[in-house]
Amino acid sequence: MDEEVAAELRRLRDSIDNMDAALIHLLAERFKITQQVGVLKAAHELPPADPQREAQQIARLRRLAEEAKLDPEFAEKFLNFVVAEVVRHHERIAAG
Ligand SMILES: C=C(O[C@@H]1C=C(C(=O)O)C=C[C@H]1O)C(=O)O
Repeated sequence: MDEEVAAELRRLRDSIDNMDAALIHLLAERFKITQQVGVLKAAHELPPADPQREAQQIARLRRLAEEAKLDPEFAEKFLNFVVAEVVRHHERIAAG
């Protein structure tokens, strides 16, 4: 590979690695908070999932994605993927 191309690829991949690290840290913080929500819900016998809240989040994230020029379908799929995992955690907390 041409040395200039290799240097540019390395530079771009360094940025990707930084952003991936930021995403992991953000997700870890999000899960710490959703765990607290799960404990609160279990203590008050509230259901693990809240479809109304999820619908609001999807509508909001789709709007934000469009503004950011990110595919809103992707944003919705990503949120659903994360929320499904959160709800699994909440079910486990509620089961004790
Ligand atoms: C975290 C909550 O529990 C669930 C998970 C959500 C999420 O990860 O954002 C949203 C709604 C709920 O289905 C909540 O009710 O706020």
